[in-house]
Amino acid sequence: MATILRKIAELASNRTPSSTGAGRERAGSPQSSLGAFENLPEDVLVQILWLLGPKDAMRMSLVCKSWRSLVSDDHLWIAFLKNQSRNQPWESIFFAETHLRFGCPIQTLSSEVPELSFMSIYSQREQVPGAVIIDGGSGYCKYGWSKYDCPSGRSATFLEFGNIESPMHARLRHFFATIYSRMQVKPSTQPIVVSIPICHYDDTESAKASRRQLKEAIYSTLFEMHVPAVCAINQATLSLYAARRTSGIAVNIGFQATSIVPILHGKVMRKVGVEVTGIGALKLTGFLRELMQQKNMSFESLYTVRTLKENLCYVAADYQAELRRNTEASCEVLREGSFTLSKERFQTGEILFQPRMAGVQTMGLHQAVALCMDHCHAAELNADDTWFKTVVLSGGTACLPGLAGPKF
Ligand SMILES: Nc1ncnc2c1ncn2[C@@H]1O[C@H](COP(=O)(O)OP(=O)(O)OP(=O)(O)O)[C@@H](O)[C@H]1O
Repeated sequence: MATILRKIAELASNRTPSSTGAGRERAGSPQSSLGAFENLPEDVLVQILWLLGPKDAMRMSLVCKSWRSLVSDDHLWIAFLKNQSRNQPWESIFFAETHLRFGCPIQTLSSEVPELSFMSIYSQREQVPGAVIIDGGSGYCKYGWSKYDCPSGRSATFLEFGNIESPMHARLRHFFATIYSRMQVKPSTQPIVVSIPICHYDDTESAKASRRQLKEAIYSTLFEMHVPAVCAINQATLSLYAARRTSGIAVNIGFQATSIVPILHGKVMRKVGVEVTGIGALKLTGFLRELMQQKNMSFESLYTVRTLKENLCYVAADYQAELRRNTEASCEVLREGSFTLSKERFQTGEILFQPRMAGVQTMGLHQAVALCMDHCHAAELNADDTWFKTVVLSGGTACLPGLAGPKF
């Protein structure tokens, strides 16, 4: 500390008052009580705080109003935040904050430039090293901790909780309570991120209203359970954030269907158009089952087929060339023994691009993404016409080797 101060004092004494702003009345501190530091220029004082680091800066803010006002400088905390999350672009931190809501009294942060105190954002992030994440998928739900790469468990989706007549609120409560109990965590101790499946593609008022209703129901249920902070966000936007982007095209290969969602600055561009193809994970499993049945292979259940899909299947870069190669490979399934697949290994994933192979009349994934890009280009939403050239794949099926790039 002494060395830092000596260096700073040397720096300050070499500056001319006009160039430094020294003696300028500091915002919010008409009667400054910075003592001996009063003679130092403001930018030098902020530099000292920066060198001291966030913990000491926070302590300094407790000294008096003048120090508090100086320490609250947003630029200082933006710099600390950037330093805290070195691998994360600043705009993704910023957008993540605009989706957060805090418990009682309920506050919504504006989606415009929010009036955030970056000092409080920093301390909230410090206090909470991780969050509970619930991916409310349409097939089944996955839950876990943000600090781990994989989910820690699965459950049915909230629609399957309660009976068909149960009100949404009751189902949600039962659903969240079950997950908290399985994770052995008290709701009041952890913030939560909930992903909502993109199930309404249109931009009609009624679709917007039902999306809003679901979000409100999630917030009120969780706040009633005393969860301190909630971020409920659609799957597509969340997958883009997870890839540390705020603009791009999110391709979510879901359970029943695949959605291609253009997102600009964290907002789904429904007006540009969300493309949907009728091929999802379930179709791939069903198609592999058919291929296996055609080969007279016997298996116990769809679970066996899914296991083979997850362990042996891939996407070929050149389908025709792959047909000429020897692609035989085997996999052991617990209690059922060994299974060998050959062409089926890449024919299964090929239905994403040639849905007709599975008897489905829909666009191929590549055509749907190209169409979405054409719409983004035509919409001229941004001076920078490269935003939609980032394509992020999500959903379990996106793990198929070769889908994101060459397999070998
Ligand atoms: N490594 C893998 N290779 C291929 N498929 C996989 C792999 N891992 C998981 N899957 C498949 O992903 C599917 C589940 O996908 P996901 O968990 O994304 O669905 P979901 O979240 O319920 O769907 P939705 O996005 O519609 O809500 C299953 O059919 C599973 O077999």
